[in-house]
Amino acid sequence: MVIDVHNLNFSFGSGSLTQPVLKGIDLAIRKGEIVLMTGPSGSGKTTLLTIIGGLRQASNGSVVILGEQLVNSNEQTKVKIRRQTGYIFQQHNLLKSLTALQNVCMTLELQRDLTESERQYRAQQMLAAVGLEDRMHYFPEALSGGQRQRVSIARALAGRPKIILADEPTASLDRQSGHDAVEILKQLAKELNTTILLVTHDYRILDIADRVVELEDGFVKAVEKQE
Ligand SMILES: Nc1ncnc2c1ncn2[C@@H]1O[C@H](COP(=O)(O)OP(=O)(O)OP(=O)(O)O)[C@@H](O)[C@H]1O
Repeated sequence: MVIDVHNLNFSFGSGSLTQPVLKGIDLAIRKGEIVLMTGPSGSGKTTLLTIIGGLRQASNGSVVILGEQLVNSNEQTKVKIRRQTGYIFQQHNLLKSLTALQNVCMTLELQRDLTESERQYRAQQMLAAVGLEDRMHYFPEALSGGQRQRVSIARALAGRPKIILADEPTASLDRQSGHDAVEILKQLAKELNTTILLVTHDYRILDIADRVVELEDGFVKAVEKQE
């Protein structure tokens, strides 16, 4: 298992203000699997995603990611997981002052084993793979919403992460651009054998999933197998 969560409880606040958000979550995801997580607003989806991505500390239950226990882990362990994870958010979070190519190259700077020209080449390849060969030198402002989200997909995958965590990646896109963006994400992830956990309210993209998990009020309510 790439992601193995067992009996995870998580609360915000303390004392009389304690608000339990995750209540005994069990979730196991295999290598290369694409899992979509849905559920009502406030059900804890983003909280779970940030714990799995090593962005939030959990102190209860078990969260084993790529063989590392994140519950009560030290910063070093969380950094190790973050380095092997690509993140895609609802807003693309691209830097305005950098071109598409520079935005993708920037994330590769963490990979010290690559030379500058290898980084450039890798970033160009990823942008071509998401269909943006002719937009590499454009600044984010000159791109459409769908194109920007494709840049952020290229950026998330360029470092060849083992896991992609995506939080509502199609929320700001129209139906067609949203579907196109996740379809590209799916194809590239399958080629690279990357595991994807994607939070969405967008029922139009459920068809890209190997499996759909539904969270309700802090519980995993249903696990639906796709054909
Ligand atoms: N930093 C925080 N401090 C306190 N409470 C928080 C914090 N972040 C989230 N919460 C609360 O935790 C609950 C779960 O939030 P979370 O963002 O995980 O839900 P979600 O399922 O992702 O919702 P949405 O679909 O609206 O994004 C909500 O009730 C929210 O108010």
